[in-house]
Amino acid sequence: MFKILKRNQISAKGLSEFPSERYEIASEFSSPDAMLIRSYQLMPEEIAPSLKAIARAGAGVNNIPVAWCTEHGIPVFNTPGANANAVKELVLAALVLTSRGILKSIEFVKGLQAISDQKEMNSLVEKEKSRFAGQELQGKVFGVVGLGKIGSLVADMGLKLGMQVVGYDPELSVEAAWRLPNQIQRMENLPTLLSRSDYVSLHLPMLETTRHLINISNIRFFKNGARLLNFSRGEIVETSAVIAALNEAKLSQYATDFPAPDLLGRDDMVLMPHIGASTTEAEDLCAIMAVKQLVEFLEHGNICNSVNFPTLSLERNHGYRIAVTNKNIPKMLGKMLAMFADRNINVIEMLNKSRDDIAYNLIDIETPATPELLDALRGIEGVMNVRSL
Ligand SMILES: NC(=O)c1ccc[n+]([C@@H]2O[C@H](COP(=O)([O-])OP(=O)(O)OC[C@H]3O[C@@H](n4cnc5c(N)ncnc54)[C@H](O)[C@@H]3O)[C@@H](O)[C@H]2O)c1
Ligand SMILES: O=C(O)[C@H](O)COP(=O)(O)O
Repeated sequence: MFKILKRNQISAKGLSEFPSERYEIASEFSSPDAMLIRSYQLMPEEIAPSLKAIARAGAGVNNIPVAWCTEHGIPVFNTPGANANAVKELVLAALVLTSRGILKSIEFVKGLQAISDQKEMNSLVEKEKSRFAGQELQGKVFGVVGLGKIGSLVADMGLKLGMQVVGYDPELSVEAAWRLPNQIQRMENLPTLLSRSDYVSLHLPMLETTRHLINISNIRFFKNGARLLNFSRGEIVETSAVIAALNEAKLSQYATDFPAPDLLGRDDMVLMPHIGASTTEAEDLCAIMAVKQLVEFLEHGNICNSVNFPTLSLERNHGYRIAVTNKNIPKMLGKMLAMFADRNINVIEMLNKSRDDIAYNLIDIETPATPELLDALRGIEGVMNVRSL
């Protein structure tokens, strides 16, 4: 039985994708085979030596010690795009909430409970409504920073709302570029995007290079009265810079899914408790994708949507499979193949792929792998782990 250690609330629909005859799922295991998590802050010291993989049912992996996992030969998976629509729809809400006095107007109406006369209520409503007036999205410039799975949907939504969309993504993949509508104008740098936009929405991962991407030095590039939306990660925006910009009316509103103590209690903030991916559809989709990827890896060694391992898939036709992870250094393949040759073992098919410091191999052989062969492979310097599947 494979033991899956679960953290966070994971959709039951997703968990049901684990074949129940071969998988046990629990929130405590002494020797788990894999972990399935969402935003749980995972520390290296919690990772058991038995762990073979970690799947994040979601996009952001900044809660996982990915570099540590790579050093220890553990692939980390995520589920690109599975919650993108959910975030896009919440960004739509934030665009509207930062444009119109909706939240304050709802509070105002809630405060009218003492009035029982309809005429009196009508007259008060008509007298006060001008306090909650706002602006429309149509015709405004919408700057989208990060044009991946979420940013591309958000940018497309902006176009459909009649906005003029500008985008900035210095790391844009070719595949992501193909998905973008051609009406999106690409900006050469962040200051240009900030200076052109009435609304700016951030859709990029939290990395050391993106921490405080919006900071005290570049916040001056925003248009006066612009709105900033952050549904990526709190650390991407320097809180003190946003507060200063709001105080000086440089920014008129800040909407974020990542509240911080300093942000509370202001009318120019729309704060939400990290609910971007909290829809039934996104939770199901993320969990289903994460579980399928784990099953493929645990049972067949195939890798899809890993953030630190190469993508690799070998059809399972016949023979016996061995999966080997090794350091990406010279002569490894030769040393491994010599182990098979020395034992007269026929290799039917094999795939080898590397990514940065890691190389990963799937080797299908004609006869069952003996414990002696597996130990010999493990004994090669630079081999990180060996599994017989
Ligand atoms: N609020 C939520 O609940 C919620 C839900 C899902 C994702 N997220 C956050 O959104 C992020 C993006 O998710 P995604 O699915 O679109 O990921 P993605 O990987 O598909 O897209 C991220 C994009 O950011 C770009 N990028 C990287 N560095 C950049 C930089 N310095 N400037 C501009 N662009 C840069 C990348 O090239 C990529 O195109 C996640 O990493 C996560 O932190 C939040
Ligand atoms: O990166 C993500 O996918 C989101 O931040 C969602 O996080 P959650 O799974 O904890 O809701």
